[in-house]
Amino acid sequence: MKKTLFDKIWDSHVVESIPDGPDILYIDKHLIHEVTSPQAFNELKERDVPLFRSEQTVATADHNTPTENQHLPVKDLLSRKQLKELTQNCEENNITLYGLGHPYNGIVHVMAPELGITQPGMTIVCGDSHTSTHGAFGTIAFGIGTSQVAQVFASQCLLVEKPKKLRVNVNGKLKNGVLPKDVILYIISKLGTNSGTGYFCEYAGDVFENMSMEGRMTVCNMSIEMGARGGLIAPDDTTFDYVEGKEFAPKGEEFENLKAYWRTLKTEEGAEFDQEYSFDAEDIEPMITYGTNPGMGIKLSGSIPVEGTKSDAKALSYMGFQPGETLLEKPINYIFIGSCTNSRIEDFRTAAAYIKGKRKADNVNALIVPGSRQVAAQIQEEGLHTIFEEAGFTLRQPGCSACLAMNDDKIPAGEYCVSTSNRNFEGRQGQGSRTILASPLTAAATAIAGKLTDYTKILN
Ligand SMILES: CC(C)[C@H](C(=O)O)[C@@H](O)C(=O)O
Ligand code: SF4
Repeated sequence: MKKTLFDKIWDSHVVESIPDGPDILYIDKHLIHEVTSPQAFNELKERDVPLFRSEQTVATADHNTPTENQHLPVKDLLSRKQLKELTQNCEENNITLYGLGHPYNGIVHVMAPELGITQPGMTIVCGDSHTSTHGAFGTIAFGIGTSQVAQVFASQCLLVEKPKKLRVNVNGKLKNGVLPKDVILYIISKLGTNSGTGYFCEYAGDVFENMSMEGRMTVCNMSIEMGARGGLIAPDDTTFDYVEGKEFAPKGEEFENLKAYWRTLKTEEGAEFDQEYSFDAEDIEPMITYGTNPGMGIKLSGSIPVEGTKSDAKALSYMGFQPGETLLEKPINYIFIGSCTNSRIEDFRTAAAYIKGKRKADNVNALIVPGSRQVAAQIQEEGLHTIFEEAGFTLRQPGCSACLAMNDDKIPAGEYCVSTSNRNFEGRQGQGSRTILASPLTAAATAIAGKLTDYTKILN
């Protein structure tokens, strides 16, 4: 039988198959953060089981970290306790931790790829749903629950059913001003938030082939928002060029040998998928969401669907929108460019290119939060900070920040925030906050105009 990219990686990691049951899957890399690791460490302690392979585990602090004064002790007591616990657990178990203040610190799905920890062909897990991000490198990467975190600690393996296979093809040429974020918001708006349930999704077609690694990460990041366990893209020269030379990437001959193997990680012609969808790049426009799940998306210049279910009505009432309403020209007081979806250097370059020489509207609070210390350093190196500062944007230190408001970066109740993150659930960015998901370009243009605006008209 012809194999898909997913089959190839999966099959090469199966330690044992239980007849008519799950597989025991070997895990190459286990990433951990402060939120979902404490109970798993406790479980190890309670059961007196040692951590099996600490060198395959990497830790960072990201969710509870403040984005100001990171050199000072963390003010919030609960956050401080959580970060301390992570530090202690890592020390006791010999795990490398890139904690707050470390030059490699950052959101787990931003720092691991940029350090070369994420490599094609790997299996990667983390107690975090957006682990799907790493699939951009041609890996099987997915989020796991806390008891599974303990399982991986103890055995470097996971007992898991092989998911079904889904392929989403997008071919053609994207219009000017349409970004990877628009592509994935478009796909989810067409397929819905349950379309991926039970599947692992391969993204194929020239749109993804022509995308940068940053763009591919944005797309794979949101696979979970259509319900898929994860998403992945076949590795190619773009992938290899990105990985080469990264701190923990293999070097020299080892890299060349691996590269030859990575080149074989492609879906074979004629391999079968359980489900397949195809879209035309030309149909995709800049996208925004209008509701309280990432599938409730429309084109920026479009209008909110008139026909809807009860939950649509509830979502619209939460958002303060009407069926049939167009959101162009809607005044917006907050924008957030950050999160593991869109906080990589390319995202800030795109935003800065648009913002340069302009100033944010007076009504807008514009928050820029890099995904990692390395991205933050690069922003300085490239002088993007000056562009942001001159335009009146606030540039902070790295972390998850207003993506889920586990720190002080909250959007006030009732306020709209055009946000580059991945979830627009009720209260996600602070109690009563109203999130409109969009690309960094849409967020930047909104900040300048003080309202949602069709920036494609002024792009050259
Ligand atoms: C805190 C963590 C468990 C959670 C996740 O798994 O996704 C968070 O990262 C999120 O984005 O909601
Ligand atoms: S940035 Fe947001 S989505 Fe990503 S890991 Fe952090 S909280 Fe989750």
